[in-house]
Amino acid sequence: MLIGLPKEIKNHEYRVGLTPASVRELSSHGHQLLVQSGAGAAISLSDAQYQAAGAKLVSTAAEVFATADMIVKVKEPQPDECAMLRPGQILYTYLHLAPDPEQTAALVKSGAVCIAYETITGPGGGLPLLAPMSEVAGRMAIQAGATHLEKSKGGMGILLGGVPGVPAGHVVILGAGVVGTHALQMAVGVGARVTVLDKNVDRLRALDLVFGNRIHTVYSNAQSVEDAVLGADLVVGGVLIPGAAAPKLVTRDMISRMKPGAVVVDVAIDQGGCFETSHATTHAEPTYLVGDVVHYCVANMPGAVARTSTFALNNATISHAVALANKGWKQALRDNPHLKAGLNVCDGKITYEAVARDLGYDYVSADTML
Ligand SMILES: NC(=O)C1=CN([C@@H]2O[C@H](COP(=O)(O)OP(=O)(O)OC[C@H]3O[C@@H](n4cnc5c(N)ncnc54)[C@H](O)[C@@H]3O)[C@@H](O)[C@H]2O)C=CC1
Ligand SMILES: CC(=O)C(=O)O
Ligand SMILES: [Mg+2]
Repeated sequence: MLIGLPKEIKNHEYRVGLTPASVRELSSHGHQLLVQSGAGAAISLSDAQYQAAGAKLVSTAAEVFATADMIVKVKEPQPDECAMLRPGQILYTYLHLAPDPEQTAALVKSGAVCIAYETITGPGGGLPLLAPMSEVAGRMAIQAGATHLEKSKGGMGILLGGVPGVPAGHVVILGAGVVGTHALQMAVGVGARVTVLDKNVDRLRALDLVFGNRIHTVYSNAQSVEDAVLGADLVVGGVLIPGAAAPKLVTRDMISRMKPGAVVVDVAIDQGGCFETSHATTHAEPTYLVGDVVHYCVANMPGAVARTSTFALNNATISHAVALANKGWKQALRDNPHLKAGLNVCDGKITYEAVARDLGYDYVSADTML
């Protein structure tokens, strides 16, 4: 198979879909790799390393899209990239379609076979191709939140860990999944007071076992979310219903009653966000104010630590890339129900139920495409 690797073009996105080691792995299975020159340059993965791993270099994304049987990326295709997709071509990347009707329409129109990293499931449960980026973004959420609590960034001017004689800041984490757990580790690490909410009591039990009385676990409902948010200095949003638009747990009214200078970090923004007041921002302009509350809603947080993130992502994506290339997409999906769960759009149809429901399309099961 001819596999194409374009350079990412989203704002401040420096990750790359395949490392030279991943290119070498695919080459060793007899596949040809077409890499856009400079794809990994921003994180010191040179063209020479890609060539040594077996890739042929081309200078433009257009050349990659025009000939490759499978495109491997990181972020959802931008409008210029959607326009270059062809019927039957495999697109293997994050998509986050439920909050994104324009991208969805473009992928439907393309006729391509679009496999979303974020809905591929794992034999042990969970979402193993989302998990590494959720680990990164969860950890970064506390870093970003702490920075934006500084006065010069619009925050109330507190140090999350406090100092002897002055209380620590209060971090509230919505969702005790991968983002929530990694945010919690960092928040506990800097000495903040931490409250974590989830609807899944087993997730709260797991955190309670590890962190004991250093954290407060709370069952999530409208009342407990409101109580926690109104007392918070920093709120991290990390809830997810796989594939679906994020539930709006924090209303505009709650935001208007938060402490002035409080910060919200809506990690769930790639699925539309869990604060009613959220809209996606970029690393170039990461925050905006709603009243006196700083909103940080960057939809590609791991792009800021692109080298760490690229290696973590490739560890999770390469085995399915090899299966897709070796077997072709139909056989690879027939053989693996977890990979099949990644099929979101195929031959002009929406094949992921939550996406179809949230965006008002007819749902066609992935099985009918095989
Ligand atoms: N902005 C960015 O750069 C990034 C965003 N993300 C996003 O972060 C979000 C979270 O991802 P993960 O932690 O991997 O998901 P996860 O599935 O591990 O955890 C989500 C948690 O939310 C909980 N939840 C669902 N409804 C809830 C409710 N009403 N109240 C409280 N908890 C609720 C679930 O029970 C689950 O424990 C996703 O939207 C993901 O795409 C992930 C990585 C990077
Ligand atoms: C998951 C996601 O949105 C990201 O890594 O950018
Ligand atoms: Mg998007």
